[in-house]
Amino acid sequence: MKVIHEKMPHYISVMDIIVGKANGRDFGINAQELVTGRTCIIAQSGAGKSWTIAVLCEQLCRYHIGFCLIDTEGEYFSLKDRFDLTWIGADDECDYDIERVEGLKEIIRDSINTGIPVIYDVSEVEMTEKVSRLADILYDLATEERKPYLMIVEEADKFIPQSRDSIKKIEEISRRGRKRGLGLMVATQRPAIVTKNVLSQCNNQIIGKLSIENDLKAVDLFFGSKREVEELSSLNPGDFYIMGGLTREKTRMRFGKRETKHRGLTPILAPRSPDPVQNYVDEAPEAPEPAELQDTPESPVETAQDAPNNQETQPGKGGAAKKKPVVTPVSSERKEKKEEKEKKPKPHTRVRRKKTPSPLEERALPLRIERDEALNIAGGRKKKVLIFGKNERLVSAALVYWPLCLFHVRYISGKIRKITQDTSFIIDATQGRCADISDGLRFRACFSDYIGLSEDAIRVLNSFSISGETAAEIEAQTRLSPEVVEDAISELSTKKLITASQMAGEREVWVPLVRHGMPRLGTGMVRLPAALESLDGGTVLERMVHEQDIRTILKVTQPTAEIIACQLFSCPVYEVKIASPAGERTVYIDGFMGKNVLVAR
Ligand SMILES: Nc1ncnc2c1ncn2[C@@H]1O[C@H](COP(=O)(O)OP(=O)(O)OP(=O)(O)O)[C@@H](O)[C@H]1O
Repeated sequence: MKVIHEKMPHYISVMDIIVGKANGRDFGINAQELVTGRTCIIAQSGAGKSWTIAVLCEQLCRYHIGFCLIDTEGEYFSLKDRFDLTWIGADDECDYDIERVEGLKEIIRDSINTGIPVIYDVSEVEMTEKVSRLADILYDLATEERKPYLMIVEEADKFIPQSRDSIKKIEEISRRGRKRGLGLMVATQRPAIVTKNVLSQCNNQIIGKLSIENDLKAVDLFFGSKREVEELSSLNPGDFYIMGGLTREKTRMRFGKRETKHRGLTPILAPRSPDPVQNYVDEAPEAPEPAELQDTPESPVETAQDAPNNQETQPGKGGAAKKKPVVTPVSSERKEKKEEKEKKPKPHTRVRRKKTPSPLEERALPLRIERDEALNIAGGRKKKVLIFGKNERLVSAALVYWPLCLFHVRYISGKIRKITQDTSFIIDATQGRCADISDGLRFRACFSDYIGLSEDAIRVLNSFSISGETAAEIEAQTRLSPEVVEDAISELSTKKLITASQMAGEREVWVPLVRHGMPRLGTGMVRLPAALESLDGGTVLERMVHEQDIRTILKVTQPTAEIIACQLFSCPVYEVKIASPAGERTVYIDGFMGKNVLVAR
């Protein structure tokens, strides 16, 4: 990395420091503005904030420009491998023990006067109290010393949230530090929950990849067009827009290489063998055509699919007439078999909750949305937390974990030239719907109707045309025996997936009540949008769909498919219950992306 105008330590004039590349050329930012201005670095987790801060700090170290970095993850001490700096923290190797350090004010004063930076590592201590003390000291010293110095706050949402808990002295530094030579740089992955008192003071912005809608809204004031804001969600790690006084014009750029080791690396999963029982099965599908999306799913607890004996709860399903299903008589032997089958627990009944998830379910997409924010989204408002519609009031807002399963499938396609193809898809493990998590949790009808059916019933259901079939026609199409078809019809009509609509001569015509076609296999691959984390409180909805259910469906519909992996995980969701004189409604807010959970009808 090069510097355009090298000057005496501590003397900062119009000096650009090169921090990366833009359009293939070196890109420099104004050092004066960086040190004494107010800068926000905003990007979602993994988008390169720590890397960016480290690159900037390395440059400041090289020019002996003083700063104090509040390190919340203990990831910046590697700067010490290359530069002279003071490390205050809880580690044995720290220069000062953060719990016992005496004369902190003098240590910081020394840093201001010598330009030797301080890493203030709060990763292992009660952070707020320590940061609050440091902010007081920095502000006092700025008033006394009046020299250029930069305060850097990682994870600013922890210290200056949009609530009463915000550390007021940091807000004051953002308003009044500049005149005293004290600059402020705040980094956050959640701009929507950082106090506007500080964000609005930031005259310099470094903004990278963001995908939560509220966060995109929080930064749209910095951009001239909606298109640019939308582009943020497609940026790569390390790519940022730089704006404000740091640069002559808004520039999309990429931060350069680090001189010291990056400690904020995501631990890499070591190669390991899969669990043959839980994790691997044989066979798989693509979702049916996307349908219109509706806000908020039926409650996972109360949908008609979960309550197969309550037809009223699923009005107009399949658009077919709501006729009472006619159950054809069955022979006594088969009747016994059927009764036995019905005694078995139904795989697809009401969704229960469990406190203790299995170890495989203990991984979830990170919870990035706080409860208050979820309530704002549920209410469709920005500020008023507990106001929803007219005469509505909040009953409860609980965090639940929605179990999902990522299936990875290999299958043979092509009629003439056989080609092996891979695909993957996510299934809602409470109901068997297809799930998409790339832009907020969304569901669409998929396997739900087929979960828990026998192979024969699936084969029969799959053979139906919309106009309906008689039993004889089904026998001809499926080549199943009359008894098997009779059983399958009985099973399907009991589950209200078909109904007898009219007579064709002596015979009943059965019509399907399933609206969507059987899912087909696709070729797209789904990747999880973030590294999985441990559950953060909340209850896990019970998994009602198992690998075996999907395997049975695919055995009929995709005989060449093999499920090569099934990864269980869950998505944090806020279940917000709202009451009004008209009754109670439930809204689900995805705790990972901060969007209403949508269901295609
Ligand atoms: N400019 C860059 N050049 C090369 N790789 C980068 C760059 N920026 C980020 N990365 C890569 O992205 C990874 C994540 O970056 P980083 O740790 O800085 O993310 P983050 O935004 O701080 O995430 P979190 O908020 O979760 O701490 C790094 O480990 C690195 O591999």
